[in-house]
Amino acid sequence: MSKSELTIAMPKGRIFEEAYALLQKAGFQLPDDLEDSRKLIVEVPNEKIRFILAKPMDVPVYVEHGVADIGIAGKDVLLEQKRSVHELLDLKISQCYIATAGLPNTMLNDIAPRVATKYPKIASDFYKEKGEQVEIIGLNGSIELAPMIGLADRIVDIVSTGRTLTENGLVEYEHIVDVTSRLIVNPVSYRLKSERIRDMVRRLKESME
Ligand SMILES: Nc1ncnc2c1ncn2[C@@H]1O[C@H](COP(=O)(O)OP(=O)(O)OP(=O)(O)O)[C@@H](O)[C@H]1O
Ligand SMILES: O=P(O)(O)OC[C@H]1O[C@H](OP(=O)(O)OP(=O)(O)O)[C@H](O)[C@@H]1O
Repeated sequence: MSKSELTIAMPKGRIFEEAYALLQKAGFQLPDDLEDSRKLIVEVPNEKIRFILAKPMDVPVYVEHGVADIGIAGKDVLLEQKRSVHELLDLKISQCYIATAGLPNTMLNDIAPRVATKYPKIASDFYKEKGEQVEIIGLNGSIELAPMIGLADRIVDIVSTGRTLTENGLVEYEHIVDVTSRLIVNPVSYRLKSERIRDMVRRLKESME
């Protein structure tokens, strides 16, 4: 029987290069020049693979709806969205963590504590767990600006090298959760294309050892 085509939702941006290299290392014959392209759908006929290139936050959406069989997404995105997808493998790439941070030697404001973040669910879960009532202010990027300019007492954001915090005079307060990229799958695809998907997981695991 000929193998079925697999549609893979890949995150554009910083994860892409590492994830793509991991697939190549696992033995998939993929073109080297993909990065220079502006194409959003890339067919690789010899491997029967079709890549769709999506915003990182949107990858689980494509997989949940089954228009992509599998996808690669940061754990941060998966925690924030709670989509109906299965996590198959920790790819251990794009390592970072989510933390709270703010100006040094400061506390949450007593009367109207505010927290800026692009992870409103993760942030509100964290403060709820601590029993602190805070107002969450949603931002889309440059989160570190918020405490510097008086918009919020704390941020909940990704830290990797810590450079963005340091260069903006901020300090980390609480470590919330470690983040790496994960291989996710649509549950129906996993049933219908189990052989192909299991084979991919096995090859990825072997190449990571
Ligand atoms: N500084 C970092 N170092 C390592 N991994 C990171 C870092 N920031 C984010 N990540 C991981 O990479 C994923 C994608 O981040 P990226 O910055 O490419 O996309 P984004 O935050 O959605 O930005 P944009 O809106 O510009 O596309 C995140 O979901 C997270 O898992
Ligand atoms: O600890 P570091 O190595 O400095 O990395 C952390 C920074 O990286 C991410 O920002 P990104 O570059 O994605 O920019 P944006 O969120 O402001 O768009 C994250 O939101 C932090 O700002």
